Amino acid sequence: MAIQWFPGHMNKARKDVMERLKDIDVVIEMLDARLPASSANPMLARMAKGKPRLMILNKQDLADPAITTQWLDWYRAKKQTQAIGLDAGERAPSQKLVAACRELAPNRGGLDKPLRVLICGIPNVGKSTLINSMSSRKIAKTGNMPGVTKNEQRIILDDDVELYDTPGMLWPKIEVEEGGYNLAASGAVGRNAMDEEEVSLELLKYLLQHYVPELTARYKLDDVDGLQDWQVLEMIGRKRGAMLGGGRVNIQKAAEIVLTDFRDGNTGRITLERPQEWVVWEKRAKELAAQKAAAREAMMSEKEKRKHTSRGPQD
Ligand SMILES: Nc1nc2c(ncn2[C@@H]2O[C@H](COP(=O)(O)OP(=O)(O)OP(=O)(O)O)[C@@H](O)[C@H]2O)c(=O)[nH]1
Repeated sequence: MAIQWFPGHMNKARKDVMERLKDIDVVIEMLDARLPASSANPMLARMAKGKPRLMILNKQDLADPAITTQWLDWYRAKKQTQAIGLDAGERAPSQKLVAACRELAPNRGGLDKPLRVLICGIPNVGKSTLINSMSSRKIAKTGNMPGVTKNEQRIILDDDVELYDTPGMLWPKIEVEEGGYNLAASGAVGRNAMDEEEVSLELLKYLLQHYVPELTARYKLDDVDGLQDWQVLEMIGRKRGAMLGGGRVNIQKAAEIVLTDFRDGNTGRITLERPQEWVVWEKRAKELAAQKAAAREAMMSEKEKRKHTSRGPQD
């Protein structure tokens, strides 16, 4: 079963963001460096069309540095978008942000026309942490700028650079199955929308493909060559003493261990998607969606035909 997670209020969030975008010079989209593609929001890309965009690959301290470099290059080359890696807790993230934003909108700034930056990102990606780590700077409640709710934050990053928090929440529509699992593994999906055992098995499958040394080191496993994800999950359960009566492994507990370790960075610096992989997954998801749509259409026209035949000729 693929992950389905699409909380409500999306239309309101979309309208709020559209309104806010009118006064914005640069749009920052904050992504999770461990899953840059699935933590992105294609709707935001469409809404912010024409505006300079900066992608922040956050939580880079948890991600595989070599793959973060691949993603940064990919964004710059393929999407022609400025991209930087960041750890939201680092001491002076605003310097990096301001420099990147100024580069993107060189004609803005100055006392009479501040450079206005909007920061967006899915829940749990690290927006609050970033904003808090910049809070030694002046944080002001927004004034009466059109489209800006009074209780939303405006952060003065520099004399003439203002950062605005997203109004509402934008959530990506999960179209790529692997992306859904990656969002779930990262902890961005509500617990009741996922099956932890299934998500941990998908995670282990990926680790077996790309991160065997990290996996074996973390759980002191001797050899996982040729093993399936579920066999490794059982081994982990045994190693960690997650047992039920009768010598059976408590799979739910083992799954939780695997997920928590990944989320906390205990398994190592791991990234769950690579640019080239994502292109393949996305293509397959589109083909699958097209096949489903065609099958649905065929079924509908078959139904129509039957309805028509059962009514008999009209005259
Ligand atoms: N290791 C690491 N953890 C981070 C980083 N940024 C944020 N976190 C952690 O990620 C979790 C979520 O961060 P938040 O700042 O609350 O995320 P948010 O985007 O504001 O989440 P919402 O309030 O749900 O929208 C927290 O436990 C943070 O400590 C980072 O760069 N590195």
